[in-house]
Amino acid sequence: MLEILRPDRDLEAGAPEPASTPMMAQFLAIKAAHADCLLFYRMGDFYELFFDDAVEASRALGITLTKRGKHLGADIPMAGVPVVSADDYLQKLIAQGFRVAVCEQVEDPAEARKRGSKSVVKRDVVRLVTPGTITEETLLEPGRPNHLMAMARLGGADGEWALAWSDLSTGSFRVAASTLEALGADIAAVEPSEIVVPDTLSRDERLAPLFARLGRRVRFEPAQLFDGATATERLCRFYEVATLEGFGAFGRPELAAAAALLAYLGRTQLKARPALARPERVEAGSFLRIDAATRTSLELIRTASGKRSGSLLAAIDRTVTGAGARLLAARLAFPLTDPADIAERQGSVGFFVAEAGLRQALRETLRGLPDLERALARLSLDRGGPRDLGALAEALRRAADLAALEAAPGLPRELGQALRDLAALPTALAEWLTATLGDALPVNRRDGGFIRAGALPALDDALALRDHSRRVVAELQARYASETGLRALKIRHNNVLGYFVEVPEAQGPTLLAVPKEEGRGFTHRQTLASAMRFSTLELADLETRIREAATEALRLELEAFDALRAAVLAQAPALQRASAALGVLDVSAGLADLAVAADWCCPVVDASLAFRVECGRHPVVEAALKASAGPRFVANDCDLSPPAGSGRKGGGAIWLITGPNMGGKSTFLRQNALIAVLAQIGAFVPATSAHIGVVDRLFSRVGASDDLAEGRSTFMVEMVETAAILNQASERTLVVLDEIGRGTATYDGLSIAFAAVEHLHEVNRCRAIFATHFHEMTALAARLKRLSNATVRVKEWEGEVIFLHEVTAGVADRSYGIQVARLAGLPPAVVERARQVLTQLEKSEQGERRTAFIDDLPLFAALNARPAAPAAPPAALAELARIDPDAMSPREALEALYRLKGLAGAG
Ligand SMILES: Nc1ncnc2c1ncn2[C@@H]1O[C@H](COP(=O)(O)OP(=O)(O)OP(=O)(O)O)[C@@H](O)[C@H]1O
Repeated sequence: MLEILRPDRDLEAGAPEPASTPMMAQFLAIKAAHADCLLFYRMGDFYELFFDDAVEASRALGITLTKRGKHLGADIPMAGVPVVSADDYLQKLIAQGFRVAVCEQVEDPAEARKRGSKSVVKRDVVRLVTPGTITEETLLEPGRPNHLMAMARLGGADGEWALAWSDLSTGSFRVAASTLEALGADIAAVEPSEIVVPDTLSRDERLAPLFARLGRRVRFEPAQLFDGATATERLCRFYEVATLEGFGAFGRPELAAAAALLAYLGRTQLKARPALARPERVEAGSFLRIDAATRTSLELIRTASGKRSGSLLAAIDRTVTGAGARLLAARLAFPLTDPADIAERQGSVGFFVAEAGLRQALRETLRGLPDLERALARLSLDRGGPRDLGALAEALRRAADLAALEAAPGLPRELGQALRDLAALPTALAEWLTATLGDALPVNRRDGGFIRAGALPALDDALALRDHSRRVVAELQARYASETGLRALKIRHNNVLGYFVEVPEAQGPTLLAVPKEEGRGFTHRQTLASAMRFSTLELADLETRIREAATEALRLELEAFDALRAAVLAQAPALQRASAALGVLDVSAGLADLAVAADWCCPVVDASLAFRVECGRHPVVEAALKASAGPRFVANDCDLSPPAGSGRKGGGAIWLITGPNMGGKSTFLRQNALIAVLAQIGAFVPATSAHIGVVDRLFSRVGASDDLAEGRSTFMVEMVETAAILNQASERTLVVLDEIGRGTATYDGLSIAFAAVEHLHEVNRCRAIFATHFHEMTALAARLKRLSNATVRVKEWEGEVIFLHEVTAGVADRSYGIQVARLAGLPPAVVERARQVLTQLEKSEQGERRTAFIDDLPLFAALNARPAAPAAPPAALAELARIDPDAMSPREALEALYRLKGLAGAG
């Protein structure tokens, strides 16, 4: 079946031994230059893969592996994907970590034919498709940025670090200095799809865990790409400027990272030059630092299992455009720390909360707005088609409608600026695009037919000529039929013969008999089983005219496309600003919509160390309970502000939470961390009121995790993470910790938890919530001034435990672990045995003996419904060992038995 579908390839490859053909020689040469990629080798309507590439691709894509000819005496494995559905296959390959080199025919096959029948069409790799450099709509998620990152280090092992990252699909470009310690958190914030690293760092032991976590996303490249000495010059060349002075102040490592990113883009995009915005510097300290473990624990962008649904982002995303969704994700990745910047964003959200009518009208206009930013990026890489121009035209039209909102009274600064950016869009470009483009647009410009009738007179003429000639062909059929008297005569067309006359075989002689004079007559071309085919001079003439007209029409359309594209690219900065403005409007209106619908409040965010939340809720759990018509979410207060009167020197408060399993401790911990994040992205928060002194770093360790891939046990991971917190948390940091020390022996765990809380209180002096099952720790409240005990309430009713999910001051009396275990379906015998053990433990008077007893419990004792018989006392055993039964008389044996009985009784 596949063979039939591939006429072009068959025509070209015809020879039985591809290895001996110029085509195979061409393939091998191109493949040798791209050994680390799968080579998509264009042959007609297919991309073909050969040799090992074919084997790998057939396995990865589930496509048929065939054979084609021989190379060095062995069969050549081959697999292919149709060009029309190549994007789907590319997506699957990229997702599996492959890189693909796309090799196209770069000349018309007719040109090649002119060089001789055996000559091969020129081909070249036009681009490398890698995870960080894709721009196709079909390969990208609309609401998710797709970042390519470069990491640079200057000055040897203890040198300075920097990161540069870009979303090629939108043209954004940022750089930041980093440190060895912060690399993990900084990379986690950006979530790059691909990170380019100098190969000299591949053996750096300190980076091994990071590289292991990033896995296939890491791409080692030769060190010269990251050369600091030539970085400025390379950046200047890319941006066509004489100096970088106007770009802001960058450190040398930042320049090296930025230049490396451009160099890598040059390698993968080859001739195309992406429309990258100028690099923007991310200032150290201007963002809330959140390390990778905290991001995972809080499920900010995706859940622990990797899904978007169930994450904080999914819960707060009410944007209606791709640019809006991406901006929201970007803001969530980098919450701010400057209260003034935060207040600015709050102002925008607040405006739309108050202006319900305006908000709804704006969201209606934005809904379904084409993705201006991504269309622009594709056009700049010369990967765009007529639909991208159409998308721009529509986006420009709608943006002009929105710009009218500029007149709304009381606009906050951020929104005012966004609307001014929309108003500044070039209307002439919009008009030109609208007037030139047709209504139904093809994806590929080579398909033609995208220019509106009447827009281009020369094109109209060429099309009229083509259509007229087609009509003449139809008329010709009627004339030939009547002149020859053959009513079955038909004029048909195929790619080999062009236009031809076809009659049933029996009627062929009639046509052959027509005299060939004055350009008339029928020339025999082909005899099939049931038909004969002929050409005529008139048909050949018409064929030429139609082909020339069609070629001319396409040439004119492509010329018009290039002119429109050039006009669009000339306006790239204004279009990028407009797209960013649309994102700001969408995000602000979306967050306002959420705040109104979910009853959220605008938090006070300032430079204090306060952390006071009234009636706070967990945005994701609350939404989930609502969606499943479950019980109402119970709101809870939290106050970690320094005690009144202690001033800024006092340090933040610590809440130590004890309480039953399933009582809602983890939910409470997380919800407060999430409220801090939401407050600092400038959103409203799920509470009735909140006062947050900006947080500089956020640490959340909630829920166990292990890192077996890096060879670290659960406890080891927990200790590494605890160490990071105790070493890094400042007075401004917020820490939420769940059950530190649970992964080891009771005493060790308890001691570590004690010491960690003391350190947080005395040294870090940060705001913290610490949940624990070690009730012994509640005694700390007597010694540590800013530490208070809180607990989650439960009610017992007819032996059942009811979780109230209320957080109140005080100490839990019990953990209700056994009740929870029963609810979870532990076998009744095990639950019963556990109760007995617990009763025994609770009877024990001394705390020391209590825990010692826990440690001494035999592992499987709980599995026996009945207690085992007590062991025989040692004296009886010793006596038994002395007895030699073979040397005893029956009487001695009986006496021994009485003796043993006596010893056992005495024991
Ligand atoms: N404030 C609340 N209002 C309503 N339901 C809640 C609330 N907090 C928690 N829940 C529900 O209780 C469940 C258990 O909560 P959570 O996991 O926070 O308990 P936990 O005390 O941390 O338990 P464990 O000690 O076993 O980890 C949640 O999945 C949620 O459905």
